[in-house]
Amino acid sequence: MEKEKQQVKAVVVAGGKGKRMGASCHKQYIMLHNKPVLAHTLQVFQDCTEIEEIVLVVGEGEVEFCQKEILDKYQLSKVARVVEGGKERFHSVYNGLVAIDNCSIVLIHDGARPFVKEEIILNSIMEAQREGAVIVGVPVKDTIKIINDNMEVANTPARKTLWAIQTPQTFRYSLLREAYDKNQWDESITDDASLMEKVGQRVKVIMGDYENIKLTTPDDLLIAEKILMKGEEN
Ligand SMILES: Nc1ccn([C@@H]2O[C@H](COP(=O)(O)OP(=O)(O)OP(=O)(O)O)[C@@H](O)[C@H]2O)c(=O)n1
Ligand SMILES: C[C@](O)(CO)[C@H](O)COP(=O)(O)O
Repeated sequence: MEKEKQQVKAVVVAGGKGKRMGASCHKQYIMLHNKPVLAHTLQVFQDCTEIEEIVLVVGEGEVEFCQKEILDKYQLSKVARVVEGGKERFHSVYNGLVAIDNCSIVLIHDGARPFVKEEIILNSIMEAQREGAVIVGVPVKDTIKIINDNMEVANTPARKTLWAIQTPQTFRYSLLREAYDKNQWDESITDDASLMEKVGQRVKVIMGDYENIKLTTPDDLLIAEKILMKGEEN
């Protein structure tokens, strides 16, 4: 018997202010090769056949602007709803989650990560169907130290246990919604997996991609240019 096709939706969060980038506009609207960062990000999800629908979360008062300047202009027809975010990332994710009517698997992705590859999205969906909660990451290359308030080394965790975590973070919708509904949000929750960990849910990590960077500070824009140029040469 043919396996029933699971409904897979994505929440792309782009409701941040990009303070560390310090640009004249929010970083998700910076132009990279004549196209806003957010349009690059959404295009990957638009092109992925497994993604049925996208909910886009934007900053306060940005819904109309995004509809016109991003969705209409770049024909991103899979974006079914655009909602406003909140003060912290987890508020924005929650607003996106409640805007989804029904689905089995949901991917949460940062609008500021435009270089996510389709292969990573597909692997995440496959693993989330099996495991329930799956995040992508890469092994850290540097030695990481825990530093105290006096800028002295407190300790050095074993590098082989340390991974830099990215998005997408992919979950059975019911599990993630349950975790968010428990309302255990505080400033330690910098990603969706932390919330799942807090409510005792096992989270699986799979290999991400070193190019799937989050545009955070101005030096990331130089790296972004290089990645785009490499893509054009291939
Ligand atoms: N209240 C917030 C904060 C962040 N984000 C989104 O979450 C992603 C990752 O957050 P981050 O890189 O920290 O973005 P900003 O909050 O915009 O950056 P900064 O902390 O430098 O202000 C980004 O796509 C950002 O737009 C969001 O939707 N709502
Ligand atoms: C979700 C995330 O992108 C995973 O690396 C990251 O935790 C977001 O953190 P930030 O504090 O919003 O930069």
